[in-house]
Amino acid sequence: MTVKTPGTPASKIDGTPATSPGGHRGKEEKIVVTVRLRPLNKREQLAKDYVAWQCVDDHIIVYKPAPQERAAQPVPFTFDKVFCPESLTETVYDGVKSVALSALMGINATIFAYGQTSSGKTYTMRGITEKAVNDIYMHILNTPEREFRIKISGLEIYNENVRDLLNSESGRHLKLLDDPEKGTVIEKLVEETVNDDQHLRSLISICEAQRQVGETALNDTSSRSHQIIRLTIESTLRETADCVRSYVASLNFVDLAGSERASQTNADGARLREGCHINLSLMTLTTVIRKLSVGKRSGHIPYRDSKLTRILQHSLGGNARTAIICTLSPASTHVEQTRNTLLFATRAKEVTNSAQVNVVVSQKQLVKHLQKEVARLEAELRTPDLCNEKDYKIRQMEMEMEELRRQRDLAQSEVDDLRRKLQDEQQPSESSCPTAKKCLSFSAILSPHLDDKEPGHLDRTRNTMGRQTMRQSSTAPFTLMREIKKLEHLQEQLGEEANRALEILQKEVAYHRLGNQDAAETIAKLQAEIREMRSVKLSPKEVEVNNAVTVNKSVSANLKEEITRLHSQGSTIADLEEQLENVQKSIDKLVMSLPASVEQESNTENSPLKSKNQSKSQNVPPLATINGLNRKNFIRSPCSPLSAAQDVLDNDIENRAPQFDDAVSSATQSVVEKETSSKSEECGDVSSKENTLYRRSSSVNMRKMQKMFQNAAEENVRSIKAYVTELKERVAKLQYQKQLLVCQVLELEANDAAGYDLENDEDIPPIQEESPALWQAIFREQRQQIIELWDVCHVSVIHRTQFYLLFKGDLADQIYMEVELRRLTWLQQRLAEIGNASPTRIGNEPAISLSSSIRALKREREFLAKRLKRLSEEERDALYIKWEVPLEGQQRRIQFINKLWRNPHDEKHVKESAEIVAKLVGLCESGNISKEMFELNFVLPSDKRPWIVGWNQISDILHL
Ligand SMILES: Nc1ncnc2c1ncn2[C@@H]1O[C@H](COP(=O)(O)OP(=O)(O)OP(=O)(O)O)[C@@H](O)[C@H]1O
Repeated sequence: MTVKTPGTPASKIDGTPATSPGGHRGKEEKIVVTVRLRPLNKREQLAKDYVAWQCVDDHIIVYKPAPQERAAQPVPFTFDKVFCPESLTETVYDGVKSVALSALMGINATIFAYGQTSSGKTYTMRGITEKAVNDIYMHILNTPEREFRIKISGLEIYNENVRDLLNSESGRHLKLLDDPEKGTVIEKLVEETVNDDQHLRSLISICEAQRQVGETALNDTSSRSHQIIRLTIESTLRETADCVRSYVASLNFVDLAGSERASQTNADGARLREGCHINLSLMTLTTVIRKLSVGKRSGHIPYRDSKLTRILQHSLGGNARTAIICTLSPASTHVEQTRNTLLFATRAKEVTNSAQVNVVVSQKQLVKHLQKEVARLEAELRTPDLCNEKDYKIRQMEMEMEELRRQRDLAQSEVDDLRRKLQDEQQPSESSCPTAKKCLSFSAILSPHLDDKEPGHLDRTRNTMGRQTMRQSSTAPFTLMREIKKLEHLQEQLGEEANRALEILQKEVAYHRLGNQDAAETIAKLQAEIREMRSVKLSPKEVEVNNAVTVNKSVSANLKEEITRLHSQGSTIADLEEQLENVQKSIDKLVMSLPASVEQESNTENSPLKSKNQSKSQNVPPLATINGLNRKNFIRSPCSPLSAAQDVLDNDIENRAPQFDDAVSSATQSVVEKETSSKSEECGDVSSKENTLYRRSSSVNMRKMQKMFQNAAEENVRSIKAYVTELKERVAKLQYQKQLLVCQVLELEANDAAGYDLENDEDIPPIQEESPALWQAIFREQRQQIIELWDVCHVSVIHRTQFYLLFKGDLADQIYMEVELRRLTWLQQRLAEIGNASPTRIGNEPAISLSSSIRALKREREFLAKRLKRLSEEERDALYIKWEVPLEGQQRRIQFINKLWRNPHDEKHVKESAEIVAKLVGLCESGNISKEMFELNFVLPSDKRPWIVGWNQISDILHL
């Protein structure tokens, strides 16, 4: 299955076109951030620790200084929800429930727990997962109209390696792949289909049991890895024509490993190495959150710097709803860590996600659906009942035509008779005319269906007619002529009408015969096209995946090969386009033929007040109109002088006597119209007036059949149209990707020609001249990153001080900042790779490892502590007070020095630390600090050596 919106969970692709309704932009929403303060644990109680935080209300938490502390008014932290130590996990779940259940509606959702080690992340996430599972199954139970499919996968990131928690036997480390549509995909991650809630719970337990856990000084069962349990929830409406569309979304439960200080966890060996990896990836997470919190214009977001942020990319500022539960230890010994967690939470509040409903169109289901439709239509065509019914209909129409012909001939002969009689009358002996007069008078009034109805009325009418005839017999031949002319005219009209009706009926018959044939042909063609589409359906996917892989390769040889491959692909894409064009034509044909009748029908039906003449002027009236013509009227009383007008009357006047007088006629008509309209109003039936104009055919089945056929065809056309549009989009995308690749190759060739080797240099962005204002923003951003990296990599605090005081945002500092950032990024990665393993020397450069860096930093702090003697006692005491070092305590100097450069997120703290260190090592006085000492040692990255900047000079200054 494929979903257009990125970040959907499925790791398998079945080459399906997909859509996402309502455009491509999702709903913007801030991350939901809640904090949970746990109670003091046994260890903390035994150590007589005290609670240093207070939940002021449901939203605010504040530091509660110890009575003896002389601290300024503490700053309150505000969040979506704050849970006090007494809060139950159920209550905590209520704060994130809506986010979790979004996954049932096709919206990706992520809930993660962040916090210091032993602060209660695992405790909280277990409860949250359990409660979400309950709610999910409750929802499924209450939504019988939808069919749900749930899959689960579990992974952990341990020492920056991804492990499958549902298939841990293999001991494999899973690779992360980049999918152009779905973003980061975990290769070969097992996804189990869930049978029911019990099954789901047992699979979650397996994941938890497989997770890396170890004992530290702070937590007997400390989670040493980040765990992600992912549920993929897909749902489809059970009984609907639209069954090919489903919602699909992932719900991630993320239990992060806790940030920790080696000094507090007493970690060494494997634990220290784990802690290092944990801190590094959490550091990247913090950077990502910080950058996202600044807003969209904060530039590059380093998702790729850790596997955790890569996997969670869409939950951080992307297509997902996200909730973070920050867990806190209340103990005073962890105040700094807790404050850091609160700072993280504060930044996270500012991150905006843009979640949207993921709608999936399954290609398999679509083809199945189309096949079913085709089969249904074929069956309909084959059904003898329906065919018989059609034949019967056709026979009936032919009989009607026959009858009309007879009526027309009759009318014609009457006209001839009249002509003849008229000629006779015009002859001198008028006495021989009574027969003609009599005949004339009766020809006008004799209507077969009036014979046995309403005798009284009929007699009256005959008397009137008799009187009129008497009058006529005494009138001049001139009057008679006029009467005959009038009759002739009416007969002519009737003849025309009859001819038109014949024509219509003929067309209808032809239409029926042809219509079936046409539909059958189209269906056959569609079937063939579906078959063809199925045979080529994998092509686009293959092309896309290959392209994606190729894009990632930067080796020129591969790209050159790619050009050749692309040329061959050109024909595949062209073939696909041709296929689509063919399908489009078929659809157009169907649209032209079938829905046209519907349209005409609706036009007619929607215009009940259309005049009769208007409806007559249509060349081929719709089937319904043909059936609805007041056929009875002109069949039964072809000779009636009112026949032309009478077909606007409904059944109520069908059996009344024909009227001769114009005034009487129009009066009758208006009465009838009145009756009809009032009747319509009474019934509240909007279409009842149209019934008077175009009486519906008695053939209900015929209409039903037409309707069925049209509905089925329309439905087919709609599905296929959507499918074709999707395919077209994909083809366009392929073309675009192809162009991109070609550009890449051209660029590469140009570089080759210029003699550059960009192979190892692919992620070095060009250093550009920035505008001063922009540079200031970038500078601040980069400096913050550098400060955080110094902390993570345990860089010398003297180096930090020098660098911090030297580079204050001159345009000329640009290159130094860039180099320092690169050097530290390299160092961070290097430390993550080697961890605490024995360092290896590279050339003449000093060996680097995490433990050696920590040791070096420790020595440096001891050196600085000694240097404190250079200050007067008053100066020292003032510093101790300011930095909250007990005046009477032992080892005050080292305690004080250990507080410097500890909080990379606090700008004031960083500035003051730098000033103190500078003072202690005499950087300011001697003026022996220059930018040049940070000599830029550019080494080709391919040498794989660190970019050593300024380290030797520090040792020189300090004579270490
Ligand atoms: N809200 C709470 N109420 C009661 N006990 C709690 C609470 N939160 C945590 N605990 C207890 O504290 C201990 C540590 O919790 P937990 O293992 O969940 O911490 P953690 O943050 O996951 O730690 P780590 O990062 O080291 O894995 C556990 O024994 C747990 O039962």
